Amino acid sequence: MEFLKWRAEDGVAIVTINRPPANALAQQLIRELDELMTEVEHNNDVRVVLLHGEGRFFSAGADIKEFTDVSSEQQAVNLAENGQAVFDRLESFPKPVIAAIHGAALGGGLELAMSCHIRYVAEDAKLGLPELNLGIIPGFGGTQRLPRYVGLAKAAEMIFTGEPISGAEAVQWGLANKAVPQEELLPQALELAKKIAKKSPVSLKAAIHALQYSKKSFEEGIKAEAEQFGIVFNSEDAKEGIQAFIEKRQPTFSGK
Ligand SMILES: C/C=C/C(=O)SCCNC(=O)CCNC(=O)[C@H](O)C(C)(C)COP(=O)(O)OP(=O)(O)OC[C@H]1O[C@@H](n2cnc3c(N)ncnc32)[C@H](O)[C@@H]1OP(=O)(O)O
Repeated sequence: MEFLKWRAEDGVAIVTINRPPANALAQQLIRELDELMTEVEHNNDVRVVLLHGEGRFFSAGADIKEFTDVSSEQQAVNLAENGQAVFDRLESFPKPVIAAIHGAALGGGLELAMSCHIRYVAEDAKLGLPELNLGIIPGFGGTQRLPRYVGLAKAAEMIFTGEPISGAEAVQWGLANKAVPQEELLPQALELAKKIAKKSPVSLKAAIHALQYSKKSFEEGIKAEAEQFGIVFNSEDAKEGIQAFIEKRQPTFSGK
């Protein structure tokens, strides 16, 4: 992999986007993200993924320079659908994915961050969908995910104007979980990731599966929740968790 690297620390895969100068999401980088997910999904040492950007930004979005190679409507549809498929996979990835956002998450960069389960941001980061400044629209799920976080009116304003909001504002609007000074971003996001990594991978996977139904009907969602509850209840980790509570000790979850 050229633009993504990762290392494991206490059950956390720390994934770094490294494509200077702006971590623009070249199509190759999006393919690498798909490959990385396959690698990390099958690695039992990894329980949580933490995604962050090297350099000045998390990511400034799709690579605008690559757009000059897109010469037909169908090619543009394909470009959008490829990105959407990889980001959909990330959103339903069976291990929690946390984005740590500094500098800027713009366009596809924000669409990537919105596909993660949790977002920690630097207070002064810029988060926005500036595609209309380029005469295009968001294409990696932004028109659908942004309103789910901030509501339709704020999403319309952000998309129509192309103007970003700060990390602090993103928390107020429900787009990000927590805003911190930039120097505290990675340590705090890593602390959160390590805390989550202590939970049972079986129950994390089931919780992620059930949460996906928030996009569907309540009836479908609670049915899925009950099914997942059954699967998890039958796991060794559930026995360990319940026994540990009774014995007044910390559980150790094996992932079985
Ligand atoms: C389906 C998805 C669609 C999309 O995602 S469309 C893309 C949406 N994103 C954007 O429109 C953001 C565009 N970039 C910017 O607005 C600015 O940049 C920043 C706010 C990120 C940073 O501004 P500043 O600090 O003034 O730096 P700088 O000189 O503009 O950029 C540094 C270098 O980064 C390159 N760059 C920035 N964003 C992109 C990009 N999205 N695609 C390709 N290159 C990008 C520039 O060109 C430049 O490069 P050089 O130093 O060689 O001139």
